Amino acid sequence: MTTEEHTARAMVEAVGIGRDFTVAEGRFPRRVKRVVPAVRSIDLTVRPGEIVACLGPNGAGKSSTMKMLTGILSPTRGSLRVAGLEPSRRRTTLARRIGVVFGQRTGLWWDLPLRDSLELTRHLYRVPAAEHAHRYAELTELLELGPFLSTPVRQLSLGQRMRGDLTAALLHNPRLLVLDEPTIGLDVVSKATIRSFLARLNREEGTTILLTTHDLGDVERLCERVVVIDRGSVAFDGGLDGLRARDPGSDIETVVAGLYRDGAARP
Ligand SMILES: Nc1ncnc2c1ncn2[C@@H]1O[C@H](COP(=O)(O)OP(=O)(O)OP(=O)(O)O)[C@@H](O)[C@H]1O
Repeated sequence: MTTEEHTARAMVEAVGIGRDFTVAEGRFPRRVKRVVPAVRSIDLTVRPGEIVACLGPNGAGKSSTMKMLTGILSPTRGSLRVAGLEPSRRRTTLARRIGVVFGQRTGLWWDLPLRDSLELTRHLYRVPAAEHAHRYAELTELLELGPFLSTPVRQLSLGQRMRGDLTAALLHNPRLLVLDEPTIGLDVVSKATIRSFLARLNREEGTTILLTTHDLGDVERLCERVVVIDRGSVAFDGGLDGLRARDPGSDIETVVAGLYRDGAARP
């Protein structure tokens, strides 16, 4: 399938996806196994060019959902296609079509200078050298990584590392970027750099972005569409305006907190 053909379709098409985990409880010898639904049932369609933020309280199932979308976890139920592929069956091919960053972990090589880590990424994604040189120069400039290219990843600050991870995720020019908490732990300046970079990427290259966050600043500055996940199901899916309209007298934080509290407010 050509790039044009799969960008014409939805980037993400999830229908009723869910994931159960089997956990052992109690003390030996009375340990019993219990099936826990981390994600009950999620319907989500993301169209090319959208920026969608996924919010939800701790343990709601956001990361598990992102792991299903990127092929790290296979769904227990439901049907899922991402960039035209079934993620858990076509993980390697999917990796060449999407970029992924999990904010709590790095995809870079801890002991290598950032430059070498990015060079290794090029080999992993089989990006031709000339294409890589151009993209590498562009991304490292936009993300202000020049002074840190010789620094081992372990010595980078969280903000520098996050910018390095974003560069690694974008070197192969994916049409979809999946970010799990990309601004976690960052200071206001680093957050602003990353937000304006993502907005530009979406505006100028049309990259589709799906991100999870607890930071409503990410939502207000970047996204027109918000999906709230609560206890493994979608509690709200709509525009920022629709979210505000739920309680016009309150700020967005209060509206979102209300959704988490009663989990109720299903559309
Ligand atoms: N490997 C696992 N084994 C058992 N339970 C798990 C596993 N991974 C996640 N869970 C459980 O699934 C539920 C959803 O977790 P998940 O990490 O997807 O939530 P989240 O919305 O990303 O939370 P947070 O905002 O705190 O990162 C939680 O109750 C969690 O304990």
